[in-house]
Amino acid sequence: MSPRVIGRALTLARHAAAAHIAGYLALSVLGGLAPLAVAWLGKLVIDRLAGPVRWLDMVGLTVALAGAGVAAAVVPPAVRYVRAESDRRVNLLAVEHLYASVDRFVGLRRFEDPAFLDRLQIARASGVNSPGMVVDGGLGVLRSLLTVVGFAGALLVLGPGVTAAVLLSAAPALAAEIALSRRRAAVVAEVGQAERREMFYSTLLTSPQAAKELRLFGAGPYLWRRMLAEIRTIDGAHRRIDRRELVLQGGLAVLGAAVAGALLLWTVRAAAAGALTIGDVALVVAAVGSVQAALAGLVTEIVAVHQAALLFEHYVRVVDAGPDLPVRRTPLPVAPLRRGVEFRDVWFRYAPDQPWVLRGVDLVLPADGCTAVVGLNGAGKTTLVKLLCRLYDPTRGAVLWDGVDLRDLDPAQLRRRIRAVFQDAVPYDLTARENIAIGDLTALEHPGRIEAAARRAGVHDVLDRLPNGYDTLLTRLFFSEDDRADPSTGVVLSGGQWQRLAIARGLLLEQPDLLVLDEPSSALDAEAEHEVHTRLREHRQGRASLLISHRLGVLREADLIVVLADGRIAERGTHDELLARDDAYARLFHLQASGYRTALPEQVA
Ligand SMILES: Nc1ncnc2c1ncn2[C@@H]1O[C@H](COP(=O)(O)OP(=O)(O)OP(=O)(O)O)[C@@H](O)[C@H]1O
Repeated sequence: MSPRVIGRALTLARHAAAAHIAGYLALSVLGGLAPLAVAWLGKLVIDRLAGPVRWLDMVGLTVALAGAGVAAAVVPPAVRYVRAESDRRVNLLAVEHLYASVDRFVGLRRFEDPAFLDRLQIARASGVNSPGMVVDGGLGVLRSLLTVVGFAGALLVLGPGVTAAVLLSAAPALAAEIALSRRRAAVVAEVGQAERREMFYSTLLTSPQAAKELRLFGAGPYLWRRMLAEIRTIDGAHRRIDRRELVLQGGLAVLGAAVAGALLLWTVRAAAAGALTIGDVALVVAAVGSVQAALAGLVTEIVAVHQAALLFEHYVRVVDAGPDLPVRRTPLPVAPLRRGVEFRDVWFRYAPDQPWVLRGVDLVLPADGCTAVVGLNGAGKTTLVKLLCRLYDPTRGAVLWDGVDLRDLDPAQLRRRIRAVFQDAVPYDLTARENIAIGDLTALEHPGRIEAAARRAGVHDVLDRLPNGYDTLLTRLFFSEDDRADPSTGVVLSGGQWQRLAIARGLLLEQPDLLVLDEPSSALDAEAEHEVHTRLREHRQGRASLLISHRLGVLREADLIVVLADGRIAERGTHDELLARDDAYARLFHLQASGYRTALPEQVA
């Protein structure tokens, strides 16, 4: 249990809910001392009853006893409230820090690293609750300590032997808790992976995206059986610890009760012999129960703090991860593109143990021209785009923006000058307006800009006809507050409509310096594709654009076409030049063209 991690958790908690935690602390002190006050006042009342009763004294004592009783009754619900409120505040701040940190990652590498994703998932699921758990556990320890120390102190009045005997009576419970809590912590760590896999299966089995394929291919049972296997593994681990707990706690409870019983007998005998008062007997009885419970609670709380610290360590490591790509302390501002973007002898692989994806690519995307990249699946086209947007850095070589290495530039400014439509653009479960505005959120204030982008992508009419127009939620997963009156207004778009929406998102910025279109029209019908490409051509005029498509027909008007093969540029030239070379491009083009030529008469027939 690292004190540094616990310190971080407490600092975060203090920033989020200082006043609530102070109140929580005060109530914990009160809660820790209340049982002692009740027991002590009870002893005094009983002792007074045994002798000549002095009424004024008795009234004072009973009022104090009633007050302590009220405090003891009021403290637990008050603690629950303050604890819940401080937990909520701390959790909110922890979530804010986590997501702000994740958002600061410049590149993609961490999102594709299973070890980091695992840590991120733990941080997100449990780490954000840890500071609250550390506070709860810490104050729980304080409460228990006050109870134990308070009773030990009070019992000293009766002699050190009684104090030692009461503490000893709690020893079996204490030993049991220590043994069990170690085992419990080990079980939490042991089943963590299985729990995450189970979560994955359960999400997949109920996701609308997977529902179609799972039904059609009948793959559901295969997956839910694997999910059940994970649950069985988790249950098995918990069952083992539960059984151990049953045996250990059962046995030790008997032992603890026997020790307590022996102590009680001794106290009663001492009282009968006149060595102790009846009040002393009552105090010992109360002390045995309270000290046993407090010592067991003490161990539980220490273990809870330990576990919370372990989970919070994952959170801290995500939040402290720093930039995933090196960013200069004072990055250079990104000027408008004048000459072009250059790939200079770019080599790239996703990891040192993986094969090279790009092997010495030299390519210039001129500031006022359209460059098209062609290549078979896996040739490295999208990887080129990722390097261009600085989602990764080249392993060797450099990408230069008007001669300046992208690594020297401000990544946020760079991205404001680039717009891209990806083949795997994300369909957000948001309104149509928000889905487009993701491309430039300032457009939310300017509905005209969103509509203009939708018109350019040829999707305005579709969106305009939706039940709530641009404000229609594009999901059936849930409904928005505005749709409460009619939760059925959410709609599901077709694949091509989504793609047009993604194109609108990419075209929202009217003057990007560089427009990247990575398979932007693969889901469109032929007519729509032609229409979209005509509009895109207009939009690209006079600025740099990079076009990637497997449909070579849409690339033929590019100023330069390059063929990527085995991570190298195998051919480059205009459409006519490449056809004249009669090599890979010409072969691919004729293959596609012949497909259309032979397919058409058959279709007509
Ligand atoms: N995140 C990644 N981690 C490891 N390897 C990757 C990753 N992304 C892509 N690759 C690999 O890099 C190679 C190039 O992939 P890339 O997506 O750039 O190809 P592409 O030319 O765009 O293919 P397609 O035409 O199928 O879209 C492929 O072999 C792929 O398996």
